[in-house]
This record gives sequence, C-alpha cells and structure tokens, in this order.
Amino acid sequence: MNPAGKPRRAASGVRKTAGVPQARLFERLGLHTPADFVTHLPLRYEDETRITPIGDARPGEHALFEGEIVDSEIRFGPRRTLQATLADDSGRLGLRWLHVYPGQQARLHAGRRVRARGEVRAGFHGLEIVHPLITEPGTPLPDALTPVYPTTQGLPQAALRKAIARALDEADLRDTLPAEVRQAYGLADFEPSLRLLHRPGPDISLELLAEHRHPAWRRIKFDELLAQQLALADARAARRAQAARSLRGNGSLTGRLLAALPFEPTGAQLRAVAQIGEDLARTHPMHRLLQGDVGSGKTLVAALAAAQAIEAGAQVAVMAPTEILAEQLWRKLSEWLQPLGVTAVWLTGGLPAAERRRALQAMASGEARLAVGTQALIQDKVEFESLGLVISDEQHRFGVGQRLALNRKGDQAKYRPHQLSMSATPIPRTLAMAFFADMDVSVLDELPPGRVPVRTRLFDDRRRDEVLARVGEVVRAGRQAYWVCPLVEESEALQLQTAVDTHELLRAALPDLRVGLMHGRLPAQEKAAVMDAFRAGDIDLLVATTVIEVGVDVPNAGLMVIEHAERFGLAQLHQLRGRVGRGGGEATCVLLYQPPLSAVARERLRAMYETTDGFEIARRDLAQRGPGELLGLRQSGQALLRFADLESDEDLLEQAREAAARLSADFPEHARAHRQRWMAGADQYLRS
Ligand SMILES: Nc1ncnc2c1ncn2[C@@H]1O[C@H](COP(=O)(O)OP(=O)(O)OP(=O)(O)O)[C@@H](O)[C@H]1O
Repeated sequence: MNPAGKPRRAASGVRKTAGVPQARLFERLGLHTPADFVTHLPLRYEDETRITPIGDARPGEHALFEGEIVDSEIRFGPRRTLQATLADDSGRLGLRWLHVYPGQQARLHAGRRVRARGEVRAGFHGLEIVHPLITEPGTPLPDALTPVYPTTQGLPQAALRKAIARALDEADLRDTLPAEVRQAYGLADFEPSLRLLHRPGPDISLELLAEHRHPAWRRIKFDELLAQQLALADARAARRAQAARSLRGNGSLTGRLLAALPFEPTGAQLRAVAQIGEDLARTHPMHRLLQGDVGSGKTLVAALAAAQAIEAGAQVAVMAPTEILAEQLWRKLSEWLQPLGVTAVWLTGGLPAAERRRALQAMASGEARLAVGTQALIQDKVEFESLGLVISDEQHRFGVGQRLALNRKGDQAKYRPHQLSMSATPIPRTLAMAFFADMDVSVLDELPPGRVPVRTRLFDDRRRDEVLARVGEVVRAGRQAYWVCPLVEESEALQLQTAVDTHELLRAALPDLRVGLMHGRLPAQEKAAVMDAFRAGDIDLLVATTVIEVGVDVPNAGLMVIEHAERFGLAQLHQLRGRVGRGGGEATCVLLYQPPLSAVARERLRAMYETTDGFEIARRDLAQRGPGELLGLRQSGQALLRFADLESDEDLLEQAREAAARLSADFPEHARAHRQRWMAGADQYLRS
C-alpha cells in the first residue's frame, strides 16, 4: 500500500527500476565509485541533431527521418505485425513493429506526419526500421551528438546519463599523467577528453568519435592500456620480492638426459633451456611462459627443466588440464627420466586407492622426485617434501585476472616454487605484451629437422566417398589416421551421440579397417587403453572428439580428417592438424565442410589452407575473434580491454608499456593514482 499517495520508493530510499534497485543495476555494470561512472564511456553516438533525407538512409546507420505515413496495415502471420511506410521527397522507408498494441495503427494512420528514429536495415522489401521511435515533428533537435552507453536490462539510458553527469561533478578528474609524459606521447589532457566523450560539442564529427580516432579516445585508450601495464608490472615486482630456492644444476642429470636422447635438441630448445636454467638459479620464483608451435618439442624443454630442478635437490610437479594430456606428458617424462634413476609417480582419478595412497606418500616423504597428473589432483591433495618447480600445460589460459590475484596473495610459506607454463597456442606479440607482461617468455620458433609441412585439402561434404577411399589408401600404406567428429557445442550428450554414430558409420564404410573410438566420456582407463592401442598400431583409424586436440603425439599418424571443419575455431583446427606429421614423412589434413559456408568460416578455412605457421594462424585468429576468445575467457565474460583494440592500437600499447616503466620509476604517486582510477573495476572482478 502507498497511503500517502507518493511515488513508490524502495525502503532504503533508493530508486527502483522495474523492481530492481538502481544501485544493483549499476553494480551489474561494475559501477561503484564516481571514478567507475566517469570512465563508463559511450558505446556509440546517435546523431539526432539533424533530419536525414530518406533517400540517404544506409543500412546499419542510426538516423532520424521525417515524413508522411503513406500506408499502414496489420499483417497476420505467426503473429500480428504492424507495417507502415514513411515517405519524403527523396524516398520511402519501411517501419515495422513485431507486436501490435491497441490503437497503434490508428495513431499511424496514412497522411500523418511523424519523425522516426532507429537503425536502418535491409529488409525483405527494401530498407526499413524495426521498432522505430516515433516522435512529433516540430520538436527542437539537440545541438550535439547523443551518447549511448553500454547498459543492462532494466536500466534506461536516461538514468545512466544522469548518474554519469553527477559523477562528473563529484569525481576527482585531475590528470594522472604528468605534463612531460603527456607531451612525450602527444596525449590530450584527461578531463577535457573525458568531458568531450560524454558530451560531445556541436562541432564534433560522428565519424571520428565512432571509430575511436578522436584524440580524446586516444587518450582514454592510452590510459586503459597504461593501467594494465602498471598492474602487470606490479605483479612482476611482487613476485620478485618473494623468495624461492635457487636451483642451480650441476649437470649430473641434465647431462645424462641429453646424452641419452635419440635426437639432437633444436637451437630453439637449447635457448629456452638456457633461459629457464638461469631463472631456476635465481632466488625469486621464475614465472615463465614457454610457447611453441604444435610439435615444436616443448616436452623435452620441460624434461630438461625438471631434470635441473631435480639434480639441484628439489621435487617437480607437472600438471595438465586433461587426463589425456597428463598421460602423454607422463609417458614422455617417465620414459626419459626413470631410466636415469628418477623416482616418478603418476596421479590420476582412475588410480586404485592403494596405489594413489602410495603415490601421495612418496611425494610427501620426498622419495618421489617427480609427480605428473591433472591439475586438480596435484593442486588439492598432494603434499611435497620440497617442491621446487611446477610445470603446467595450458594453465596460462585460466585468466589474467586469476593470475594477478594469485600474485597478490601473500604467501605463508617461506619459499615459493618456480613456475613454468607451456602454451601450445602461439600467442601473438600484441596479446603477449598486453596480457603476459608479468611473465617472461621463451619461444620455440623452430621445428625439429625433417618435418614436412602438413598438406591441407578442403573437401565439400558431398565428396565424402573420395575421402573415405583416401583413408583406406593411407592405412594400406602402413600409416594411421584420425577422424575428428563434428563439434556440437550446444550439448555434450549430442556430441557424444555424434561420436558414437560416426564411429558406427565409419566401421560400416571401411569394414577391413580396425576403427577405434575416443571421446571425453570414456572412463580414464578405457581412454588410456584406446590411446595405447592406437600408439601400438592396433587401431588403424581413430574416431575422436576434440579430446585429442592438444598434446597427443603418435608419430605414425599420417592423415587427419576433420568433419564439419567450418564449426571449429582457427586455433583449434591448427592444434588438431598438428596431431599429424609428427614423425617425419608426408601428412595430410582433410577439412571436410558442409556448404554453404559463412564468410567467416570461409576465411578460417582459407587461413588453414594458406599457412601452417602457428604464429600467423594465431594472428589471424586474434583478428577474427578478439583476445577474449583466444585466451579462452569467453565463458568468464571478462572484458579484457574496453576501449583499446590490440590490432589497431599496437603502437599505443608499445607507448603505454614504455610510459608504465617511466611512471613507476619517476612518478610513483601518479602511477598509484592512475591504477586506482582505472583498476577499480578490474579489482572488483578479481575479488569475485
Ligand atoms: N629436437 C628434436 N628432434 C627430433 N624430434 C624431436 C625433437 N624434439 C622433440 N622431438 C619429437 O617431436 C615430437 C613433438 O614433440 P612434443 O610432443 O614435445 O611437441 P609439443 O611442442 O608438445 O607439441 P604439441 O603442442 O603439438 O603437443 C615428439 O615425438 C618428440 O619426441
């Protein structure tokens, strides 16, 4: 009840929008402090300052039109829609509503003059606006562009504009960059830039603002990148302040491992090993990312790093995100290190309880010097007698946020282990600079000798029979093949079913082949048994889901068929293709696609066809999907950068990095204020 007849307010006195307190909606956008509000910048601008002649309407543009309604009718289809036509001297434009409200048609009767605003799109019968905003002709037009802010459901633009206007009065808008830094990089001042972006004056061009090319945007993008660089530099400094045991090798194990190898390490492998070796000898923890293209030989680098740590008296833990990957690492590492007298244990969910207990005990007592397993197993349960090095595969993907948060946590233990992360996806330079600047990076940019680039062929699904014949040929020639099942992202159950069906179909189509099946839902032991059989040559054709994406290493595999290749991402296709051609000899990857292809899918398949260079693939992937996808952060919804764009702002990123060093060294107070202004939102994210 509302006896006083006053407008309803929430008990707290906070305004409500559609039942949810406005403060909560602001929080949903990460807006807490005045600094958050003032740095919540428009997504785009609408030009309501002038009326566009209908003849100048362009699809994709927001515009305001004025004219006469020449017809309007209600159409009856699956639902009732209202369709009207607006005309002026220069042309005609469709107006369409997908819901019809009582009296709506009457208001839009033929002969009435109205204004209509909205986004023009190419409709079935010509250009149209769906759900236009209708206003009366004759109302005065604003004299400047209207900002449109990113918002959340239930929060109107007007409320955001008001809150931001208030924050602009309250917030501390002092420049966090000293004049000489602004000058050095030709940057506009902060406050005028910010005010301009929120309230562009009458003389500002929409194009400059829309494309983020205005100097005001340049300043904001610089500030964003600078804040990130400062945070990463802080994380790095914090790590340097921590203590680690110096693990200086004496060659007793590494030397024997090198001598026992059946091949010569590549120059790139030796360089990476030397860099890691120096890091391990230091008294602060290493935090290094080892990146290399598929098949570049990261496992050997990991083995040599582990050997150095072990010969220096430390224990080593090796973790991988999946069982298959962990198993693969275990196989190689134990094969290399156990004959040299290193006691190693394997930890997995499938291990019988007694064996598992024994393994854990061996780690705790220090009897075992090396443990390999999946991440969860090693992180949660295992106690080590003297853990000195943690090697993790693909762990860097779990987010910049988490990494920074981890680094900031104080540590109770006296010593922290050295850390080596391995990435099978080459990370483009800009991405590395923007997100991994707190880590050191080693790159394996050289493949072991004798590798022939995998030949990639594109086949329309209608030529499937030819592909099947090809599989038969390859197997008769003594090689093995993979068949990757179509990706069904929406449902795991459907994905599984697809794998089972594909397996059946291929068995029927190729009756003289031994066809195996591998998918994520198989019990761990069965997975291992299938991989063993494939490795031993007892399976000719392995039908698999993307569980085989990374790390699987069966040198005799010479053909890979990827079904519905158009559904896979570029990095994923590249990883999959990397499973063949690992043992020398010719190898082919067949991308089977279902036409018609979307433009993006076509671009992706073309990239696969044109290059086998992982760095080039990663660069194109970044351009297509953006950094969030590439770093596997899609699910987290974490906005990595709000304003800057790694593709087009590479020079700015370079400058921001330089400026971060200068600010930290010469203007620590400014650096602190800058981080505070820009990282409030990010900190919020880190805490959640
Ligand atoms: N220097 C070398 N000379 C010849 N063969 C090598 C060399 N280094 C590694 N190899 C072999 O090359 C294959 C690929 O190595 P590894 O599995 O370490 O690759 P990777 O970098 O982990 O690749 P991916 O990310 O694709 O799994 C293995 O069979 C490995 O034994």
